[in-house]
Amino acid sequence: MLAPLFPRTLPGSLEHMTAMEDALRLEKVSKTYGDKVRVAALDDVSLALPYGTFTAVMGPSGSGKSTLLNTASGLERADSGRILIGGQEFDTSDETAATRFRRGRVGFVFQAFNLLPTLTVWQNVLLPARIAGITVDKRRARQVLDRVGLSDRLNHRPAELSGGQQQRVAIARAIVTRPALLFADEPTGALDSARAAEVLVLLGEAVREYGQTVVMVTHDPVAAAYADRVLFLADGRIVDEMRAPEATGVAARMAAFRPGKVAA
Ligand SMILES: Nc1ncnc2c1ncn2[C@@H]1O[C@H](COP(=O)(O)OP(=O)(O)OP(=O)(O)O)[C@@H](O)[C@H]1O
Repeated sequence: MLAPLFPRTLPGSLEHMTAMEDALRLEKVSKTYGDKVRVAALDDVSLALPYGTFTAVMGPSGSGKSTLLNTASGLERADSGRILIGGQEFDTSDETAATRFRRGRVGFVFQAFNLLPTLTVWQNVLLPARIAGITVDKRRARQVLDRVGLSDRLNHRPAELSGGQQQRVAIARAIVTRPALLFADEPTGALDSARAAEVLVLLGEAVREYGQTVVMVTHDPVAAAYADRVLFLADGRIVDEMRAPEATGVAARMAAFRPGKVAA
């Protein structure tokens, strides 16, 4: 049985306590790559993201942003520390159990689009819901596809679309099932600024109207300004954060990471 997005439980009950948990919690998570030359991609990272929040993750290239997303979502195993989604720790050593745990709860918009080449746009968007046994509101699916500018491409296959269009299919696919937690790695990287703005508004609506929790890696200060909070990573650690961010402030903070600059 799938856990509902917003569990309706009696105050004080165990289920209610669980419902009050953060959407995502990392406790002292570390991840190192390599044998001879060891790189601490994540170094003792702790964070808590409440339900219904939109968080951007920024930092210089190689600072650990993608590793943070991959580890938090259980796509990669942490070396140490705990990861809790909706208050539940999940076992990343058991791939089948981890996939079952994520299904319906966690959505992804990653740089590799992972669209199925033999399926149409419409079928690709509805597939995760089918697999998870969730009934999709077809009207909403059409609305989302309309918002990402793909309503005239429903019967196209991925090979017949541009990179940016494929990215938008991946975004629509991640949003229609309304997972409680949505991980997005550079979701606007392949889009022009007008399309990028539409996608960011869509992500913002997912948070504010549907209570979804979004964690988005981005290099773009303008994109980060759509979030409620920006976390800044450097050398695998969270070194700073900004609430109610504005693009100019975010750009200035990022500039402080450049060699020769002293971090503020
Ligand atoms: N599979 C891997 N094997 C070895 N090292 C890796 C692997 N993945 C990442 N790393 C290293 O871990 C560090 C963090 O990488 P990560 O991809 O998380 O950074 P990032 O902040 O997302 O970078 P970018 O902005 O360039 O995408 C880097 O030093 C990278 O070289």
